[in-house]
Amino acid sequence: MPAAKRRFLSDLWKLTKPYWKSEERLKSGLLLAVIVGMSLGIVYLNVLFNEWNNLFYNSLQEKNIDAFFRLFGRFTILATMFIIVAVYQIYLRQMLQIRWRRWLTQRYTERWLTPHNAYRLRFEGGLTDNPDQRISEDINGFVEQTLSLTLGFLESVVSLVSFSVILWNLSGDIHILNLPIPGSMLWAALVYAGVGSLLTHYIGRPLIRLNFFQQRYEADFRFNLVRVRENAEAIGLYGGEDQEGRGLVERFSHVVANWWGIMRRQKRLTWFSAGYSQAAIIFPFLVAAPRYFSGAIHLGGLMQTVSAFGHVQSALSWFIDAYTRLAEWKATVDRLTGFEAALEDLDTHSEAGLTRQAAPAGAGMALRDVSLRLPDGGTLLAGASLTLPPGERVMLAGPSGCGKSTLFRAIGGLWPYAAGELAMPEHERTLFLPQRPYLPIASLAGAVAYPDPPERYGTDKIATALAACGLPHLVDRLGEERHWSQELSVGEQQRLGFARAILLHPRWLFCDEATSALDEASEKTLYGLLVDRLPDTAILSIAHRPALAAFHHRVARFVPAGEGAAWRLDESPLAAPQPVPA
Ligand SMILES: Nc1ncnc2c1ncn2[C@@H]1O[C@H](COP(=O)(O)OP(=O)(O)OP(=O)(O)O)[C@@H](O)[C@H]1O
Repeated sequence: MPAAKRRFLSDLWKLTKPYWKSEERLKSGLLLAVIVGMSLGIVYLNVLFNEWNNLFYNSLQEKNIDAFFRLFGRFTILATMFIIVAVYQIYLRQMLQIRWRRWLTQRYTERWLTPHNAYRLRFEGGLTDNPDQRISEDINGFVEQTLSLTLGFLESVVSLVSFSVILWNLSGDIHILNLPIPGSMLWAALVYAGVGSLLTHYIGRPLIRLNFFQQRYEADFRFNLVRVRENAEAIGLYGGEDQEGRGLVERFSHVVANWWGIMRRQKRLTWFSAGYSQAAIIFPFLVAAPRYFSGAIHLGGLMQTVSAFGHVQSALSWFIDAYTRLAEWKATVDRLTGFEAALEDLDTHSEAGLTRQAAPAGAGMALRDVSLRLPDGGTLLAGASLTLPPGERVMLAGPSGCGKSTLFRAIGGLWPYAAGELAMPEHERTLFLPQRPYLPIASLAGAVAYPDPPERYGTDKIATALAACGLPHLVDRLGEERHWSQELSVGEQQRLGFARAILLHPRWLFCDEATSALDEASEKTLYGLLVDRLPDTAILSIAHRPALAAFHHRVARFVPAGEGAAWRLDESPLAAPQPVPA
């Protein structure tokens, strides 16, 4: 077996195995067994229909009205059975499909949302673009294609064997160079479908790559549409619509160009496959006609032969009919395997970020000999150490782009390109307040309490926190569900972030320019509130305005380093512990 095929089968097995070994295996196994039984039942019914053909057309030829009506009755019974089996076979298959899809979706969503994976996946390279598409479309496609292709394969094989036997028995000998060759109809069907399969394979092969790229271009285009929707305000204010429009047209041109490739290839394939299936209607009559006209078989035998030929040919042509879907299936398996590999890689990544340790009780947070790198290998920061005892407040200062936020990412476990130690007290709440706090599309109460459920605090506490942070006008809207990050001003969002901090009362608070959009007076009020309401909370604040130093005990600065790294951390205690300004 060629290496590519072996790899495909092993990828397929790797994606399929977990479900069939899961806790759902018994119920779904039973369901699959019933579906397989029904597929075999359909083939059996087709065999009975085929025999019926012989008797029915003979009754017509012989003008035997009794036999005609008896066979009419038999047809009714067979057709009823066929309809029932066909309906339930599809119904149960769809039931199995949604069970399998639900399980896989849950598994991949959980792995994607394993702490920090969703962020770190961006460093994993090309195969992990658009995880949303992997989780929604590809899992669905994979389950649907795997079930329909494997069951179709089973049906085709069983049908091929059954009707080959029938065709063999119905065929007479043909003579080639005076040698009698038995099973002429079977050989004719095999040669006809075999040649067809090979030609289809040859013509349709490029569709695999084309379909893979089509899905990628469609997803890129959709993603950029969503970005424009999310940033409509900024785009409108810059007057960037033209620029965005050009970008979208450019992305859509990839969709169109690739689609033309698919169309051209599909056209070639359809030229062939449409001609091929038309020829298949008349071909068996041509092959069987000599025996009919010579009287070797009756009309019933001719019709049964033609019908059996049709079944053998369609079973053999299964590969032809399924060609495009096989190509799509392989593309889906490739994409999911890439996603799976990237997630696995994250689990075993050598770039594990800071080494985390539990700090001894009462010792506080400590960074030891920390260095930060960029994905391209350049060193941002080297040899940094910093302690943050419980309840102490330290300001982190430094020029733009020196790596302050990256240090926060490393502390939060997001940044993989970091080395050194981080000691943190265990089981104590940590909260990060970025410049724009993340606001879920939820009730305002839910947005304030995020990531906790609002019920944990109750409306009164949430309202008090909001009012204290200068948002009393929002208190009446706590139950409203809105896209809050599009509605509130950036300053209001920052105030909401402080309300969240007061509500969640973390022991460790990391503020990354959390008051950058506020005027100095409001900034002072909010910091004063933090110090007042959270006196036992240790705070590490990234801030540019020197006035904020007054709310901290120490300042740690990013200062230019010597060779090898861009920056180092320099601690400068403030002259005296700062009194909190009134
Ligand atoms: N995902 C990323 N991939 C590559 N480089 C990155 C990534 N994130 C940050 N950087 C780079 O790391 C450097 C430090 O960025 P960082 O956001 O930590 O700066 P900062 O000190 O917080 O700046 P500012 O004060 O402007 O917020 C910058 O040069 C930035 O371009």
